Amino acid sequence: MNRNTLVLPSPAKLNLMLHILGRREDGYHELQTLFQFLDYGDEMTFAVRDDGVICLHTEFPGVAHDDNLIVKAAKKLQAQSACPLGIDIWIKKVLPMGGGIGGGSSNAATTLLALNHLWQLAWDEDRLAALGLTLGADVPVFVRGHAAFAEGVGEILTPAEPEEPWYLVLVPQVSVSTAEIFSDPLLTRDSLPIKVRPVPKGNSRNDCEAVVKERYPEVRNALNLLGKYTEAKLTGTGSCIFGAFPNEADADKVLHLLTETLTGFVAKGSNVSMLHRKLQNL
Ligand SMILES: C[C@@](CO)(OP(=O)(O)O)[C@H](O)COP(=O)(O)OP(=O)(O)OC[C@H]1O[C@@H](n2ccc(N)nc2=O)[C@H](O)[C@@H]1O
Ligand SMILES: Nc1ncnc2c1ncn2[C@@H]1O[C@H](COP(=O)(O)OP(=O)(O)O)[C@@H](O)[C@H]1O
Repeated sequence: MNRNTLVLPSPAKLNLMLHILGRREDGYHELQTLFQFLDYGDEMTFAVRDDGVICLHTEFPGVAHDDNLIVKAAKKLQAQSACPLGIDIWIKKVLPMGGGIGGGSSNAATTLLALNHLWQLAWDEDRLAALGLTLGADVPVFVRGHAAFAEGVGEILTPAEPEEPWYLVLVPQVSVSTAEIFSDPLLTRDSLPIKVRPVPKGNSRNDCEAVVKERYPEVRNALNLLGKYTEAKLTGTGSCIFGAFPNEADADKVLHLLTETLTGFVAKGSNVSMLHRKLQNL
């Protein structure tokens, strides 16, 4: 592989808890959430072009080329850095879309970090995270690459060190729109702010869960099934459900028991994203 090409992972995240404190005037919600990464995700390949063209070669069903967060991230970085170079991008997409495991945001962050490296921009993490926030509320945590307690709309990050168990993640075959859940009148928006750090045990609920369960029977079913083996929770606004296990074998065992009716995967929780572990070794 030459200096102008890079292959990088684009990991998933989980929201280990998610509390909604209120709604701002612009419609966005004030949150408190704990992000952790999974050692599981997409694989992205980048190759520099001299002609300034930005081209994503992999087609996404239902997402036009220029609407893809990968392309949006590349174009914004190119414009703001006045870089004359372009990029060819390919992706092996593994992460479900609209699953609450942050695939789109992660792809955008991997793109920003890859291009910063290949185009030799030398932007610092703060600047990349600020650009990332203009693409989506979850992009900054993927840019920074460390598990974090997030506040505001998700952009005020404090590094965190939750336990790193193995997770079984169930993927109900529905895509949940984040905007739809946040605009539901039945969503509770009155959780009291947690002021103690680290977040005390017993605060692991996800305030979106009741509304998502009501709207999506597939999600309710997955929560009930996994809940027979371990505490089962929704990540983000869903649709994915996860539960923690002490080791990989125990998580695999339950996955096999459930695969007749559901799809899912097993992955290790990680406080340093696999993207950053790879970047450190370049
Ligand atoms: C709530 C989380 C938790 O991780 O859900 P998931 O998307 O991962 O499920 C995220 O912060 C989502 O982040 P992201 O998916 O990047 O959201 P954005 O594109 O910025 O926003 C999508 C829409 O959700 C609503 N939204 C999003 C974030 C927020 N704090 N308050 C909101 O009300 C807004 O209506 C916005 O138009
Ligand atoms: N590179 C991308 N990967 C996934 N989804 C993308 C991407 N670019 C744009 N999108 C759009 O963003 C939506 C949310 O995607 P995603 O980030 O995977 O979900 P979530 O925020 O629920 O984890 C998708 O349904 C899709 O329309």
